[in-house]
Amino acid sequence: MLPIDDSPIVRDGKSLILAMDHGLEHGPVDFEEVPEKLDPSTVFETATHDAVTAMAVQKGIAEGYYPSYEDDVNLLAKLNGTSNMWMGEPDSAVNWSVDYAAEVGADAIGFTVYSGSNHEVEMFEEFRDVQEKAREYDLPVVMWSYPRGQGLKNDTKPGTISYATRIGLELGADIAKVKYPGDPEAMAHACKAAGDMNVVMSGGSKTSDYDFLSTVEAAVDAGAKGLAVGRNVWQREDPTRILDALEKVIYEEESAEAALESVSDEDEEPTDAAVEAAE
Ligand SMILES: O=P(O)(O)OC[C@H]1O[C@](O)(COP(=O)(O)O)[C@@H](O)[C@@H]1O
Repeated sequence: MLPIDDSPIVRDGKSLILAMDHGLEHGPVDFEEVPEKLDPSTVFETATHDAVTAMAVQKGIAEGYYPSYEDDVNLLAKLNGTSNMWMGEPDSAVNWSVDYAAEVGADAIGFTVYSGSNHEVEMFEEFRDVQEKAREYDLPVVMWSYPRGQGLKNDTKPGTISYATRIGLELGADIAKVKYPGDPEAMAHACKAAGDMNVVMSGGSKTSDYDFLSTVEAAVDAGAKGLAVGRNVWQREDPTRILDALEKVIYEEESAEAALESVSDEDEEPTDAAVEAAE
């Protein structure tokens, strides 16, 4: 692992990675309620928020849109990815190289590893090539560490998530992105299993402001060094507002409740989430 605290994708020891590779991984269905977000520029605009330390995208989006944002956004080049139409055992095509990502202006590399899949061996070997090439460019590597496959019935079990963070450390990732294992003790163990490597929590499907922020708060309290999130930010009507709150929870270690209060408009009717938080 590299000493990444000085990397542009880390702020005060933590990261907030805004992911927008869903058009490939899930398809346009993720944009049904926010059709304007089909235009990647709208999400790049969101990523100019100070809280966001990098934006994770696939090659075509990086080539087409990053040049307009390179002064304001750090690029995390997500090298592999597969569509939702793939019905086989979990696997992910390598869609661009580290060399090309560096040419496009990448500040970091992202790579999914499905440990436990029947394709684990090939994925580990692909990760080896990517990680060693990234070292030549001094680019930190973020592993989307997702144990998944026919032999794994529950991919968010505490032991599975601790194994996922440990695999990141063992294989030379600089940051491992994992699903929240359901409770703070399990997250704390997963962070411990990662040694000195940073662990960030994966966002997941959109939930209420309070549920989302309190899970982030619990993960950070447990030792997570931030968040890699997509839908819970850009599927919201006002992504800036949730980023303002995330900035407080992640970097200032405020509670979800305090962060929500500080971003609420005094003239506004209290939202369901604010009422929920106050209860
Ligand atoms: O494989 P899954 O669990 O469907 O989710 C994949 C998506 O989740 C992410 O890892 C994070 O995005 P979300 O916060 O929207 O879950 C994306 O990079 C990716 O497209």
